[in-house]
Order: sequence, then structure tokens, then C-alpha cells
Amino acid sequence: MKIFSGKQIYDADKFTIEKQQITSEQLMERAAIQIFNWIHSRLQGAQIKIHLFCGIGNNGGDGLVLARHLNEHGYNIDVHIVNYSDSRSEDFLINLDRLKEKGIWPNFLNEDATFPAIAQEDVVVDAIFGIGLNRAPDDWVQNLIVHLNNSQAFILAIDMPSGVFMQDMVPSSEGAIRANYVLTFQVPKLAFFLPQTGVFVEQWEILDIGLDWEFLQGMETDYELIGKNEVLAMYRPREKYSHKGTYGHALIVGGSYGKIGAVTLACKGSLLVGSGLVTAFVPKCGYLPLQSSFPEAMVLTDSAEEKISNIDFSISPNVIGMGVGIGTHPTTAQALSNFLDNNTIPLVLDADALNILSETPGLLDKMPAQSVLTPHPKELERLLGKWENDFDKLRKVKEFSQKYDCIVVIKGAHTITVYGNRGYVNTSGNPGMATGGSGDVLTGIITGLRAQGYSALHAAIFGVYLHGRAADIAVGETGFQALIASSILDHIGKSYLDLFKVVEPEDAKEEKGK
Ligand SMILES: NC(=O)C1=CN([C@@H]2O[C@H](COP(=O)(O)OP(=O)(O)OC[C@H]3O[C@@H](n4cnc5c(N)ncnc54)[C@H](OP(=O)(O)O)[C@@H]3O)[C@@H](O)[C@H]2O)[C@H](O)CC1
Ligand SMILES: [K+]
Repeated sequence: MKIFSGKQIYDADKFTIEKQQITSEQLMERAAIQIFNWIHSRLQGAQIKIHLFCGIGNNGGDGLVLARHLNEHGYNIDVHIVNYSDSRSEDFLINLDRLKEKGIWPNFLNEDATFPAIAQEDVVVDAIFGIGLNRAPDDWVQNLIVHLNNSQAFILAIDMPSGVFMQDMVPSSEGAIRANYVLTFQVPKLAFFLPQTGVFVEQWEILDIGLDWEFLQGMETDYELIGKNEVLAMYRPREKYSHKGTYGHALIVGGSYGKIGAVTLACKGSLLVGSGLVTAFVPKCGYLPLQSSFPEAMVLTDSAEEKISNIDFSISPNVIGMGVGIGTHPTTAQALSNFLDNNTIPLVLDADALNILSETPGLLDKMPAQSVLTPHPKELERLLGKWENDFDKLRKVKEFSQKYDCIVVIKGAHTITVYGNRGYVNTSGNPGMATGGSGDVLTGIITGLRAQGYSALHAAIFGVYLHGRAADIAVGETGFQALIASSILDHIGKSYLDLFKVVEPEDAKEEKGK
């Protein structure tokens, strides 16, 4: 699913209005009715106090339309206009008049207003700012936002939590609504998925307001949300007349004394996603543990006992996963540098291989084109230097990806894979994955997919999805705390099977039950 910028959404608005021959005010009515239906189907007329805080633009207009429908259905509402500017939108004004015609006179909040008391059991509808926010709200509006956040009431935000920008950092951690639920129109918004702004969005849901589908599909976007539908299009089926050679040979280079398990996990990841063969290249001390813990892998050893000192092998793998458990010993760094001088085999680079790359001048230039890098935040910082905020981080990663023609997998709650100017935001995964070895499994998975012939980009996007999905399935059995890297491995098979599970619509289930 594409993630659009604010400008693209306004363009889609305009196009839809012309094509469907409706007015903008009719589109607003359509959007707000969707919000009303969502609330009404849950509250069923319950007399909970609903406070609607409406700005003076179209987000506020949505709030006013919602207020009118709630009132018509007998709900207990208070409407507050957050009067932050004189430039009220036309559709806001139309709907303000309609509300007044129904006998509802909103409470106007200005700079010196006393904020209304809100009880913990009330509901707050946040319709102050939507996608039109383009500067930090005034102090008094920020104070109102703090007041609403502190109320402990359930906050339902329309389209965006007020104070959260579409594609920039919030001015301060206090300056934005912490929404329990965001009902967002038509398309997801990038800010929902970044660590610094995602915290303002506990849950979100898209409401389809009928913007022109063809127009939206035809637009190129900088970001895409990756779910089952997106990765299914990448999936490469297994062929009947195939053999292990058809699915490639993955080589995992890594390990050092005390960190051989990382290589085992990566090897298992490679084979479990379907690479035909996997070989580990480890220091001598890794030979026995690997052979005894994972018989499916072949093992080659370095001449050194405890660390990688010379990456030299006589096999011809299709791809090399490099770096898990490898350490940063100068001998190993030199070995990596020597290896990169002559290597043309595709690479997946992780962990200390990334640290060596960022610390040794000129080494990044030696990466083959379309190498996949899988840094965690600290490793990423070593590669890029510091960033100001999550949006700045994405800008810097894009520059880096273009400069070195590489794919960067920014690991996190919503892992984002960046290639060139595009970012792919993953939707699978859970907090249980924050555990040692989970990254090693991912490196193995991406290497194993690449070995089978997936492009570097698809291997990264699909691998990240499978990895997260396996953990999501596993967590049902383990809970977050007891989820370990091996649990992810154990569920890779199920995450493949899950791709082809058809979710039956509710109606179909009901039909069957009759
Ligand atoms: N296609 C859709 O998704 C539809 C969305 N709808 C709703 O419309 C809003 C967007 O409405 P818009 O009027 O463009 O923007 P806002 O309501 O978010 O903001 C209103 C104006 O406020 C000004 N502004 C911005 N930041 C500040 C600030 N910090 N302080 C004061 N004023 C600010 C800005 O105007 P300026 O001229 O002053 O720059 C904004 O324009 C969308 O989110 C949906 O809720 C439609 O209802 C249906 C279609
Ligand atoms: K809002």
C-alpha cells in the first residue's frame, strides 16, 4: 500500500472532486459520516460525554459534521472550536452554520480561555489539525493539547493526531495529541511508523472515503507499506523439476570465539527460507559446534583458531552473508578489506562487518553494487553520523543508499528498507523480537532469499516481512518475553504458509453457519 505525501493527498482530493462531480463539502460529509458510523457502531447510543475539539480548517470541518450527526442520533456532545487562526476554511464555515441551525452553539476557545474539564471516562475527538499542519502550534494550543493528553480520556483523532506533521518532526514531545485511536482517511501516513512520531498513534485504521483509486494507483510515492499483499507479488514458487542447485548456495562468513551461535542462527535462517545449500565460513573454534548443532550446513574454516583472519574459500556461492558474530579485531578488519578488494559476489552485510566498514576509510566504496546492509540503530549511526530526528535519518539513509548503490534495512519496530529514493515500511513483527540473535536470523533469511534468485531489494523486503511474521506467529505460543531467535526460526515455515491463508469475510462465515 502506498504512503502518500500531503500534497499528493490534496491532489487526489481535487481530482476526485472533479471526476465524481461533487463539491469539497460533499467529500467532507462523506469522510465525516464514515467517522460517525465507526463511533456509532461501537457506542450504540451510549450516553458517554463526547468532547469534540475542532480547528478552523477542514480537519475542524470534519469534526463539525461529526458533531451534527452525533447530535442527530442523541449523543451527549460538547463542541469546542479551537480558534487558532482567523483564516477559517469555507467548508468549516458551512458546517458551523449547519450546526448552529440545529441549535448547537460551540464553545470558542481562544488564547486566554479556560480549558474545559474532561473526565477520565469521557471521549475526546481530536479534530484540531489534520494534514494541513505546517508550523508548530501556538503555545496556548500546545497547552490545550497537554490538557487533553493529561485528561486520561480516550482520544480519537481524525486523520492525524493534532500536532503531528505529515513528514517532519513534532516540535516537542508535549506538543502533539497522544491518540488512542486514529481514523485516517484513505491512506496510511508515514509519521505513524517512525519511532519518534509513532508514539502518538496507539492504534490506527484507514477509512475509505472514495478518493479516485486509479489516480492514487498512478502516483509514484516515496514510501510503501509492506504487508502480505505486497510480498505475495514477490514470492517465487518452488518448481517441480528442480534440485538443490536450482535454489542457490548461500555462504555465511562470521563468528569468533564465543560468538559461533550467531553463524548457526544465520545458516539456519538461510536454509529455512529455502536456499538450496548453505556453507559457514568460521574460525577453527566454530567447526565442531556448527557441525554438531546444524548438520544441514557445510563448514569451512579459517586458518586462525578464534577469529576470521583470511577470507579464502574454494566454493562459488551465489551470495555471502557477512559479519554475524565476526568481531572487530584489526586482523579481521584487514581480512575483510582484503576480501573486498577482489570480491564480486553479492553481499549481505551485518553487525561488526558494518562497524568495520564504517571505521575503515575507503571500505564502503569497495562494496559490490546492491549490497544489502542490515544495521541496528547504533550501527546505522556509525555509518551515517548523527541525525536530528527520524525524518532526517531517512533523508540521510536515502543519500547513503544512492551514494553507494546499496540497500539499507533500518531495523526497528517498523523496519524500513531503503533503496535509492524509496522506502518500504514493514508491518510484521513485535516487541518480542528485541532479543539477541534475532538480527542474525534476519541476515540469514535475506542471504537465503538472495541465493535463490530474489533480487537484492526483494530479498530484503520479503526477508524482513517473513522474519517479522514468523515472530508474530511464534509469539502466540511464547509471549513477548520468552520469544528467542530460535522461536523465529521455528516459525519461518508457518510464515510462508500464512502467505497463502485466505481470510474469509465475515459474511461468508455467517452464510456457512446457517
Ligand atoms: N482527502 C482527504 O483526506 C480529505 C480530508 N479532509 C480533511 O481535511 C484535512 C485537511 O484540511 P486543511 O484545511 O487543509 O488542514 P488542517 O485542518 O489540518 O489545518 C487548517 C489550516 O491551519 C493552518 N495551520 C497549519 N498549521 C498551523 C499552526 N501551527 N497554527 C495555526 N494555523 C496553522 C493552515 O493554514 P495556513 O493558511 O494558516 O497555513 C491549515 O491549512 C484533513 O486532515 C482531513 O481531516 C476533508 O474533510 C475530506 C477529504
Ligand atoms: K486531528
